[in-house]
Amino acid sequence: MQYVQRRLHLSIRERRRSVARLPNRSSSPADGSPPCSVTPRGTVGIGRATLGLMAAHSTSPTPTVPDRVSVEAHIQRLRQVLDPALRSRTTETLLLGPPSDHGLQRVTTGRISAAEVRAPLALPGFDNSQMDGFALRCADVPEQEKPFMLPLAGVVPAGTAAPDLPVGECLAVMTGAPIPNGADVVIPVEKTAEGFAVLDSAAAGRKVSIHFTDSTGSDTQPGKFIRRAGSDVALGELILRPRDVLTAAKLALLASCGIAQVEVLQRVRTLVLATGQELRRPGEPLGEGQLYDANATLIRAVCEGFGHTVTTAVIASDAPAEFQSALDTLITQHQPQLIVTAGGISAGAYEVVRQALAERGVHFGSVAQQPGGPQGWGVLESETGPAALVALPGNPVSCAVSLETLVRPALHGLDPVCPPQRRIQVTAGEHLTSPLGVRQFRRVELKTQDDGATTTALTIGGPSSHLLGHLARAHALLELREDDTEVPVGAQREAILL
Ligand SMILES: Nc1nc2c(c(=O)[nH]1)N[C@H]1C(S)=C(S)[C@@H](COP(=O)(O)OP(=O)(O)OC[C@H]3O[C@@H](n4cnc5c(N)ncnc54)[C@H](O)[C@@H]3O)O[C@H]1N2
Ligand code: MOO
Repeated sequence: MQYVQRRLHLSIRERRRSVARLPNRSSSPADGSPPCSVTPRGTVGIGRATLGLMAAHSTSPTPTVPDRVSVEAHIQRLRQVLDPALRSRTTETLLLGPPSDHGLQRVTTGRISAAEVRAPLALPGFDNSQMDGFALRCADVPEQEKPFMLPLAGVVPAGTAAPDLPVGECLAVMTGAPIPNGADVVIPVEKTAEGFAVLDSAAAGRKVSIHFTDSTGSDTQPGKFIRRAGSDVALGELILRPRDVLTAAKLALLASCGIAQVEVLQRVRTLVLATGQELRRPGEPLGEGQLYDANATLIRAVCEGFGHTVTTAVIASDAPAEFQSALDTLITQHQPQLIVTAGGISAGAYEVVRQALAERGVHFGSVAQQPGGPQGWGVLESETGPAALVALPGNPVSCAVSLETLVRPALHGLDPVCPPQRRIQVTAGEHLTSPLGVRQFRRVELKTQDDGATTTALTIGGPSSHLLGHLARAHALLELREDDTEVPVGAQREAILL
């Protein structure tokens, strides 16, 4: 995790002093010292970054909550910004076989195919036995003799070339061994009196016959227990399409066809930025008024579950210029297709993400859901291509809920690797209230009744979006609809499994 915190080292006493000096915002440095680059909350700032921050304050209207859009409408907005960014991914070649000298990485499940693949050989590649047994010609079985007997001409192990079957005789064949030329049926070893015990005698040069115990004639049907060449996959058949998710079975199929390399889409590269000058990284000392960053860890974990390669950074500054410069450096370094920020987007005086990105074409608005009302979305163009920007609210529960209710559905529609939301029907275990016009997601634990048919949802804590401890204990998010002002005990609702 990277950490950007250049403002830092302002003591609490200095902060208190500077709060008292607030009215002097536009004053110039009196001591001729170089301009300080970042303005912390509640301090007098001087210099370029400070002026930028003040300009943002003076030109932007007093923050108001604009009209809220529905959850579904916001998912569509996210798709519009995600689509060009995800499409800009290039492809890479990965290995199916043993590691090569070319330094190629081995392919893993969950990657997305980038090209069409046709079978370069048929599967099975040759007619072979489905059973350990004896191959023979149906026409050699005496019409009236049931059971019957045939002399043994030899043994065919797997991995050898198909021998010719002498007329009137049989050959022992192992599962997967090629069907001898002329044979048209395999009879399993269990259907013989001698079994494979006679193979040693045959190997020693003694003449051996096999007694087939079939008394009905059902064992000697042409083709029985023969796996025909091409019966699974025909030569030239389409075995992989672009955008197919590589499952274990698909990888095994490619390997079966002798394909050593596969062309896949790059993983989505995601840059996660936790913002707010109050943040410290876990493991660091905590000053007064500071708290440990939860969102970088949260978003990383969720986005890795989406199949992304994730880089995280904490930008512990509320100065837009500081944020811009850290963001641009990180974009150049990591070339992300997706940037997820957390915090700094609502109605405060120091909303660093909103102030820094509104002028770069990122939109900010409100979604009719709670937690997770404030949202930002846009595309940042750079030399490295388009990056979708998704700005999430800073409260950790708002952040987590937004990822489940907005980001996951938007990504799932565009990226087959991203797993969909998992929804189940539940019964409200208590009377609940919810604000009109807002879709509320409540943290719940689920109890399945002994009959297994009913799952009851019981809330853990209230709806406030700082209650991360409650979220960590929850099994699901209970969805209360926009018109759900009162939800009686026993009402049926949907819940999103966490
Ligand atoms: N006057 C209004 N105030 C607020 C409104 C509003 O509409 N009018 N919306 C509220 C809602 S709803 C939310 S959600 C938050 C979202 O605010 P921001 O996205 O600007 O987030 P911050 O102010 O930066 O932080 C909110 C809260 O979360 C803590 N935080 C932030 N980042 C982290 C992190 N990485 N790890 C742990 N905790 C974090 C931060 O310290 C704040 O306590 O705004 C409401 N206010
Ligand atoms: O919408 Mo905020 O995300 O409730 O707490």
